[in-house]
Amino acid sequence: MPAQLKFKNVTLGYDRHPAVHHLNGEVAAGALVAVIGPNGAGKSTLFRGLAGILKPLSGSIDLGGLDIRDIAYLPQSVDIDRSFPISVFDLVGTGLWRSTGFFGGMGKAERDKITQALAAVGLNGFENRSIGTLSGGQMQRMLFARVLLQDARLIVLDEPFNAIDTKTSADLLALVKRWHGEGRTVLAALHDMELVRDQFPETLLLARGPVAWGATAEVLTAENLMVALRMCEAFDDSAAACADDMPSQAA
Ligand SMILES: Nc1ncnc2c1ncn2[C@@H]1O[C@H](COP(=O)(O)OP(=O)(O)OP(=O)(O)O)[C@@H](O)[C@H]1O
Repeated sequence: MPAQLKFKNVTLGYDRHPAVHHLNGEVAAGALVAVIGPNGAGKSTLFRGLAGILKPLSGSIDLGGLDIRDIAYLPQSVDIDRSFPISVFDLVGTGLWRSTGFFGGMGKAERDKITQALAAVGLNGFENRSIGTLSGGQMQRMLFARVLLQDARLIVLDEPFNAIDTKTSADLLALVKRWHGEGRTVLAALHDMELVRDQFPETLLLARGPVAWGATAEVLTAENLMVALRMCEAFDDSAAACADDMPSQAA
């Protein structure tokens, strides 16, 4: 399989403080990859880089010719502003912006697609509910419905099964497997090692930098996990980017 993504010595961070250092590697088109690591390892930061929300401090991410609209990004649920006054129907409908444009009209065909996506995640009847009234699991189902509509080649899921019940996890995992079966490239940040072992063929273990990347069984060793934990504990959050990474200050 050709590469869908190439990380070229990429460093990502905030206010010039790196959070993910010097990542090199490729993700094949159609791969299903778990991104794991301790809290603060840089998983969300990496995904924000993939989604184009965060520009690399240095290095680059080659999206294999994908347009940013070919990427569906599901943020961590804590990053969603639940007080935003929008209905479930309208929020899921934003998944169609790729085809309709921001100000595109919403005809019957589009409305039907939204209804079908809501049905696919078990949210019939929730159309007019304000997103602020949803439970954690319903919220996650809604966000998956939006990803469904985006019809993206690359799907990036940040802790998609966090704090949701077993039934919801199973339903949403079935969607992830469907996307994988359709040949889409899927990356998911996960904390559940059993789930990763059982369902994800490939894993990137991150601890501010890559610790191991490859077949899940080879990455998920006690030794690698210990190294990742130590690397995260030892990391200095106030460190500046490496001198080599900084843009030249010379005029
Ligand atoms: N908006 C931000 N501004 C400044 N620093 C940030 C910001 N977001 C994350 N960080 C820092 O970047 C580092 C990596 O955080 P990140 O959220 O990417 O880790 P993570 O692996 O997703 O963690 P978790 O598993 O806890 O969600 C952390 O030290 C974090 O405090």
